[in-house]
Amino acid sequence: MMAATARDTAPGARPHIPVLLRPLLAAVAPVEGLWVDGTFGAGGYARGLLEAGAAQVIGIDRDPMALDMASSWADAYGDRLRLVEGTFSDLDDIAGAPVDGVVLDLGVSSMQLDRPERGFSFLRDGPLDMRMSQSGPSAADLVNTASEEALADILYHYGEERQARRIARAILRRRAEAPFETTGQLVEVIERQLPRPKPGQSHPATRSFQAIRIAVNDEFGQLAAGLEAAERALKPGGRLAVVTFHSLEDRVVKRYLQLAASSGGGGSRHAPALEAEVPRFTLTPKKAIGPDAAELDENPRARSARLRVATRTEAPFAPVDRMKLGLPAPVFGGAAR
Ligand SMILES: C[S@@+](CC[C@H](N)C(=O)[O-])C[C@H]1O[C@@H](n2cnc3c(N)ncnc32)[C@H](O)[C@@H]1O
Repeated sequence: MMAATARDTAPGARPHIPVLLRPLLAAVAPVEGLWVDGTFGAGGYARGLLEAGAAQVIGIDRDPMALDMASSWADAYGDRLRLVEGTFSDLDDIAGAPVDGVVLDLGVSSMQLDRPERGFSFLRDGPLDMRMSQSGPSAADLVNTASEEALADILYHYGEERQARRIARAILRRRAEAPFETTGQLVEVIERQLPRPKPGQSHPATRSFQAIRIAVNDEFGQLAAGLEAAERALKPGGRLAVVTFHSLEDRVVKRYLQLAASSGGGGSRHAPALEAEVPRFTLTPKKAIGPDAAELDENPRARSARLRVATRTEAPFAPVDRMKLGLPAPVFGGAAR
C-alpha cells in the first residue's frame, strides 16, 4: 500500500492514509487496462492501481488543490497517469472510451480537512467555506441565506441531527446580528444548542458540519450521477469499487448496486422496466467490506469506511429510479461543481 508522504500535507497535519486500499486491490485483482480514479485526492488509490498493474489511470478530482499537489510525483508515471479537474458524475465523458475499472473514495480528504482555510473542520477556525471545487456558493452563503426550514431539513436529512430545528432557529437568530464568516462562529452556535458530549461521544458539531458540507457540494446528486456514469463507462467484466464514510452514503451505493444486480432493477416511474431485464452488475463480493484490526490501529479515521465492489455485465446501461435509492431529500439545489 502506498501511504501519502509528508509532502502531501499541510505543515503539522497528519499524512493522508488511503483507506481500505489493500482490500480494494485484492477484491478487484487482477488490475489491468484503463482505470478511472474518480476521487483522486492525495493520489493513494491511483498510485496503488498503477503499482498493481493498471496500464493507465485517469485521476479526476473537483479540487484543483488535489491535482496541484500531485505535480511533484505524477510526472514519474508519464502517460500512465492523466489528471483531470472535474466531477466523477462526468467520468464516462472524461474517459471517452470504455474502461476496465472505476474507483470512488467518497467524501473529503485529510488534506482538505486539515487545512483551516478550506473551512471543512469544526476543530480548526477558518473561513466558512467547505467547497471542494473552490467555486460556487460556500457554506457561509448557505447558512447566511437559506430559510430556517431549508437549514433544518439539511441538518436533519444530511446529518441525521435530531436537534435540527433548534440549531436552525439559533443560526437565524445569530445571523440577524451579523452574518457568519468563520467555522468557529458556527461551532459556537451549535455547541450552545446541544448538551456537552460525554467522553467517547463525537463533537457536537460533527453532524451539522457533515450536513452542510454535503449540501454545499451536492454530494448525493454527485453520487447518484457518478454511479450511473460508472455503469455507462465500464466494459463488460469491468470492476466498480466504491468506498463510503457514513451510512447515508453506503445505503445509496448498496441500493444502486442491488437494483442494478437484480432482474427488473431498471426503469423508472415514468418508464417502467421491461420484464425479464438482465442484471447490469453482479455483486463481487455480495457484502460490504470494512477495515480489519490492523488498518483500524494504523488509521482510526477508517472506522466507518465501507467498500462495495461489483462487476459489470454485458447488459446495456439502464437508469435506475432515483426514488428507490434512498437519497435524502434534495434541499439546497447542489450548487458547487
Ligand atoms: C477521500 S478523498 C480521496 C482520497 C484518495 N482515494 C487517496 O487515496 O488519496 C476524496 C476526494 O474526492 C474529491 N471529490 C469528492 N467528490 C467529488 C466529485 N463528485 N467529483 C470529483 N472529485 C470529488 C475530493 O475533492 C477529495 O479530494
